[in-house]
Amino acid sequence: MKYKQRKKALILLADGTIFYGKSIGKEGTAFGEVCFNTGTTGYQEIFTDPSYFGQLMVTTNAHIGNYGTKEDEVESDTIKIAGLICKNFSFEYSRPSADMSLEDFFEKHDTLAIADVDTRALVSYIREKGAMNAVISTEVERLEELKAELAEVPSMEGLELASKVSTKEPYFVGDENAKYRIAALDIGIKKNILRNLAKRDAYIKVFPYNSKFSELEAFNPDGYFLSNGPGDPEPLAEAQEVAKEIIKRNKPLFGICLGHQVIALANGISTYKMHNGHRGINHPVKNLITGKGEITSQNHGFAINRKETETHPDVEITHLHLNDDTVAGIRLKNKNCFSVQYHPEASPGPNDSVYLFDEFIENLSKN
Ligand SMILES: NC(=O)CC[C@H](N)C(=O)O
Repeated sequence: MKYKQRKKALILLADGTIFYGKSIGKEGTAFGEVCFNTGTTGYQEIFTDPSYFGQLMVTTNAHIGNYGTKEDEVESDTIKIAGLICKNFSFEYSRPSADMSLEDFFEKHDTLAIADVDTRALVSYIREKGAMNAVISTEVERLEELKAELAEVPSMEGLELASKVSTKEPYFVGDENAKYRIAALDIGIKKNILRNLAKRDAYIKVFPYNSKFSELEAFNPDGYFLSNGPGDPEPLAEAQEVAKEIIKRNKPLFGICLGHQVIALANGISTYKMHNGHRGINHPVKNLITGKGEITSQNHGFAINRKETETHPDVEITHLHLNDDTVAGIRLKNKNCFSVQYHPEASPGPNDSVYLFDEFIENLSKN
């Protein structure tokens, strides 16, 4: 531990409720929507997942940091969560292959983290009241100002965040001479999705969030991919337009999470903000085509409207979330397009659903 004096810190929720803890190092203030992840492992992948941009993450696992961090276990190049709220923060780590402590990792990425919080009480509270904005701060004496500043933070509903995390310039992943070419729209893409595509003999060109279909098409791809990402899918008009153009031409298309929501919106199915999202690594999903169950990695706060999906003439539900019967996957009838609300690439999480990458690769041959 570098900081002998860990500062008192608070978590102020939008409804005025306050929880207390202590900073782990960096002092200051961070705003965001408070959400919780129930994963017992995989904190580094979670903290660097661009889908979490703008969110204050409460980890329900009692210990965070005990296996340190490792350079190649990131899902993007920086920490993307707005701040961390946890119970026991481990300043020591015991994994021989780790190259940094979590304390140093937060310092390197200049992100606020507070520990010694009664996370069980906090999560019970959010579960009951629903997701809401919050501020975490070591400036505990500025309570009234923090309240006023928090009131100005925009709600996650209606918020476009993909532009904040997307690449500015296109880039390539994989072997140029690979069998398949894939055009991927980066609305917050995780590295492990790219790894999963590249290792299936694909060469991928990754495009900024606001690219036009014609730009993606110019790469002459065998298929298209719409990534995961942060924020509300509804304002992502450009991405929805790209999806419509791909679907119109019946080109192979695969969407994950935010990409799945964009595909639904492109088909006229609405999305809604959930009371609390699904964030963890043990969410049960049923594949309605095979009848098999999958334990999945999930991270979303919005979902697509189930009734509109069921009654849509061109869309079929392929996967259901077994905890609450929300739509977990769809495919378009008579089109080469499917998508899932969860994370088949895992990182972190079980690999039950990686078969979806194989199915997409098979679809590329049907181009
Ligand atoms: N993982 C994701 O792509 C998340 C999608 C979207 N931001 C949501 O919260 O529902």
